[in-house]
Amino acid sequence: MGGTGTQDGGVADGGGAAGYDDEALLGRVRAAPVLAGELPRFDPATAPGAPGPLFARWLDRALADRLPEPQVMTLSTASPDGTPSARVLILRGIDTADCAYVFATDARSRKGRDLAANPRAALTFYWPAHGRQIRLTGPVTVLGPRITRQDFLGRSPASRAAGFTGRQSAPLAGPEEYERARRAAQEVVAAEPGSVPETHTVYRLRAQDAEFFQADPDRGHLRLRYERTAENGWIRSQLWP
Ligand SMILES: Cc1cc2nc3c(=O)[nH]c(=O)nc-3n(C[C@H](O)[C@H](O)[C@H](O)COP(=O)(O)O)c2cc1C
Repeated sequence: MGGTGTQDGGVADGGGAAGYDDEALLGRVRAAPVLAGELPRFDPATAPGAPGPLFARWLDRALADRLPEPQVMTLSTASPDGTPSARVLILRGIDTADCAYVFATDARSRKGRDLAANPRAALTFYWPAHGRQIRLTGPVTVLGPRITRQDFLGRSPASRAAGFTGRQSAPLAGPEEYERARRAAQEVVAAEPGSVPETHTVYRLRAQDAEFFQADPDRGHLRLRYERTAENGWIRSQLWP
């Protein structure tokens, strides 16, 4: 049986015996606390008429309470045949007035290819210490070259070098191939600090639908949904948890 302990002693994860005691693991999963501790209050009756300001208020609170990595969100996309895929990304821009959210990636990546073929996506934020989940879905557009440059050149040299390293989501032959590409990328960034990879792409998701979930330790969870109307207003409704 591999992995009965909880400490890896500094050894990298990923190796080890093929067998794992699933029952023991599940026992520990079930014993792990969820929605523990004091959660903030949320009253849907006093929520704003549009979701952008509510998103800003919740994010503001997450930052004020120093929650870990509140800017990390899950982006879900779907390929033309409907195959879904999801991954976490960093929130790179906010448009509260229009309820739109910005992220950046390599257009050649799996998500980039999904979005080129099917420019609709979902963003999910989860802030466990607040028991809050926000789901946003809507069409995705590509922002222009000025914003793309600004987004890329505002990054650290290491992050810019990563943007020039290899081809995101393509198969990697091994560590030597990676090291070669990394050195070449570092040289590009040092020699041409103003250069931006051609495939660096900034996307904007404009929410059509936004849902705010406030967990309650006694399981009286609250769900407030906003749907954008054709006139650019919002219809609010509560959903059964
Ligand atoms: C905390 C965190 C933040 C990340 N932020 C980004 C990001 O902003 N842009 C990005 O392209 N990948 C980011 N990644 C990597 C993605 O999760 C993903 O592995 C990568 O974009 C390839 O996804 P794809 O093959 O589905 O296109 C991040 C990963 C982590 C763990």
